[in-house]
Amino acid sequence: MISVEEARALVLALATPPEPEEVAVHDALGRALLAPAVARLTQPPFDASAMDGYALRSADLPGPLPVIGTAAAGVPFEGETPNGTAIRIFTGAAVPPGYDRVVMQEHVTRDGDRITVAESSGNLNIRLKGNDFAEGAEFLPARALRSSDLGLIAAMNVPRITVARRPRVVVLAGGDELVPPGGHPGAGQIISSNDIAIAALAREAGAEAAILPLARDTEESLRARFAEAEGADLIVTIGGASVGDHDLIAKVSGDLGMERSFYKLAMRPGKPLMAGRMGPTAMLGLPGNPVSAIVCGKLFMQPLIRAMQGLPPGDEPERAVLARDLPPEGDRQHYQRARLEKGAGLEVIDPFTDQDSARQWILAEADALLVRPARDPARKAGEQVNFVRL
Ligand SMILES: Nc1nc2c(c(=O)[nH]1)N[C@H]1C(S)=C(S)[C@@H](COP(=O)(O)OP(=O)(O)OC[C@H]3O[C@@H](n4cnc5c(N)ncnc54)[C@H](O)[C@@H]3O)O[C@H]1N2
Ligand code: MOO
Repeated sequence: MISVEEARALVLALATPPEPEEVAVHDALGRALLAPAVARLTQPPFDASAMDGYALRSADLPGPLPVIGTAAAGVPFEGETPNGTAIRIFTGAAVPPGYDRVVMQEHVTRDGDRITVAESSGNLNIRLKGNDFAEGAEFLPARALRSSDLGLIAAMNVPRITVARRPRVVVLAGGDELVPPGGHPGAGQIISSNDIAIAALAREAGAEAAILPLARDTEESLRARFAEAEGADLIVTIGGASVGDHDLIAKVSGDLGMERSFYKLAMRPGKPLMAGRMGPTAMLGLPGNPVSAIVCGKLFMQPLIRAMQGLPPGDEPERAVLARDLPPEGDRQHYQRARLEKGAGLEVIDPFTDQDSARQWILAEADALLVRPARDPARKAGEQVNFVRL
């Protein structure tokens, strides 16, 4: 069986180059910029007051000084600014040439049209022209766009940007035991939940995700569903990946011409994961156990979806301190559901004692996946370990 690292490289190799599309900046949250946003103006476009108060010359402190006019945001003062004068000014207003300081109104006493400065700090309270960014500045972060990025791009006076088209992901879950949420499970049946979680993980990574109707445990049913997925960038199957008589995904995808990158890896949970390509469509076959499917979705599907948008794969491991002693690990890299707590320095990580890959409630209570390499020796409380944040 190949290692998690080898499998991850093979999965990332399935990514085709991102395709550009133009969108309005207000629709670009979470999208991947493909071409830099180029500032169409300098910000601030003029020296701007950072406070409500009075603009004046430092050399004229402390006054008294006559107040010869007013500047408000959007309404500049157009007159002359002789030595020994001040103007009333408000936050965001242009500071007229000549004045080099704004004194907060709280530090000024005013008597009619004259002010005297009672106290002036070292702060000039002027935002110099261009101190945020200059016209022509290029913004191209190597991550999905955050809300603050949208504000920045808008401030650059760039209304439309070029982002990666959202990868189209189709989620195909199946099994005779499954009925959709809200349904009425018969004898031996359960609710299908993995498709919901996997589609949500796909969307979280920037994809457009569709869930196909549940397939039955027959080759015909699976073939029909695969046909419905045509045109997708990525098809993600769930379940039927193992060795049981009803585990048909490997057989059916193989019959349909899937070029397999790998099938099975030294990972727990997630051993029966498969990956490959069916013509232009990448394929991931996730195991059916809910925690296995979700862990594989996070560790393999999300990085693949990000790579399809030209983004870094993400989920770099972090370090934490073990809360308890752990026995030696088996021959698969183990991703243990764990809780994180504040520590003196690094966070403290405490894995749950029950790591059954069907227990979704424990996954919901987990903050992290503690990463135990294959054949890791026994570990003592206080040792440092790797984890992936959930
Ligand atoms: N003889 C062996 N048996 C199993 C092995 C093995 O190596 N030898 N591996 C085990 C491991 S590890 C895993 S993981 C599972 C993976 O099995 P499949 O991918 O074939 O998944 P299924 O058998 O279809 O389902 C497993 C389990 O998950 C439930 N399930 C499936 N789909 C959904 C869904 N959409 N929503 C909620 N729950 C779902 C299903 O009912 C089963 O309980 O195989 C082990 N067996
Ligand atoms: O690997 Mo299975 O994925 O252990 O539950």
